[in-house]
Amino acid sequence: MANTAKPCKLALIQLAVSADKDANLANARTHVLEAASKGANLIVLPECFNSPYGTGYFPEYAETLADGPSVKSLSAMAKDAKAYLIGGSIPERDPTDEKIYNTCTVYNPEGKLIATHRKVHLFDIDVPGKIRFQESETLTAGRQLTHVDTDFGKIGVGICYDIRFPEPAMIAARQGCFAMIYPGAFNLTTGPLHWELLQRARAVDNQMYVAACSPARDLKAAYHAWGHSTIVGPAGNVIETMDENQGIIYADLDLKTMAEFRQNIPLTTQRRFDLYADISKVKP
Ligand SMILES: O=C(O)CCC(=O)C(=O)O
Repeated sequence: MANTAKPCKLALIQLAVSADKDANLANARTHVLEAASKGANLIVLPECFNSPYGTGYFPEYAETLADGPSVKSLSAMAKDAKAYLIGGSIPERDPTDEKIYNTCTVYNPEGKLIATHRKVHLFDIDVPGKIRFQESETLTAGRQLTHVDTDFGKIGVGICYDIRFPEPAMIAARQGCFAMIYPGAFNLTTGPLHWELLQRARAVDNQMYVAACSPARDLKAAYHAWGHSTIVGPAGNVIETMDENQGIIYADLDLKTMAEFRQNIPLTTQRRFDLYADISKVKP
């Protein structure tokens, strides 16, 4: 596990998102600079922060990473904030095959794009009478897990539904990540049931920081986000959380305490992979 002297102040920006992409980018910029002015050096935006969330919107709002307005704007925000920026997610169009992805872009404090994560588990669910959502109607799933090197140490990135799958977080922790960051947008059905529980589960299983950053709730929008952006510590403890409105939460991530905690309860070295090495071969 990376241990570093450089203090990491995390900010999650729970942004109000509208149908106006330029306005969303401007709103993101205002909040990123505000977080930086409060000392944050690792700043996170929500899933789908530049577009309304819905399969019908993705093709219309999708842009390429090479010359789309969102990447340009996010890069400038990171540079002006002098902070790492985990730029939520945007609908991305890949010009090579015209496929659309739900993609998180990550920038260093010089504004350089240093990583991209395409959501690997698409949100396809049907809870009769409550919520049906099929991202696969217009999106394609990413094909790799994402770990980002920063001055603070390595960070794993996932997007929303990715948090339901324990394996990427465990792989990230075993490969030295001290945190999993999930831009996400749960809803009014699964939010109260699972949003916090999943974050605490990923954190306590892997003794790492976990943070999930949601858009603010807008009851006039087609999709009603749960909100409640949350930061969880390596003991599975909720450090900061919030309601459904636009706002920012902060936490100092302390890698020394995390390392001590991992030493006190040494799960990583106690795992019995001789008993459960390849679970993909176990038939459900
Ligand atoms: O897993 C859930 O309940 C919600 C997931 C979601 O909203 C998403 O992946 O965007």
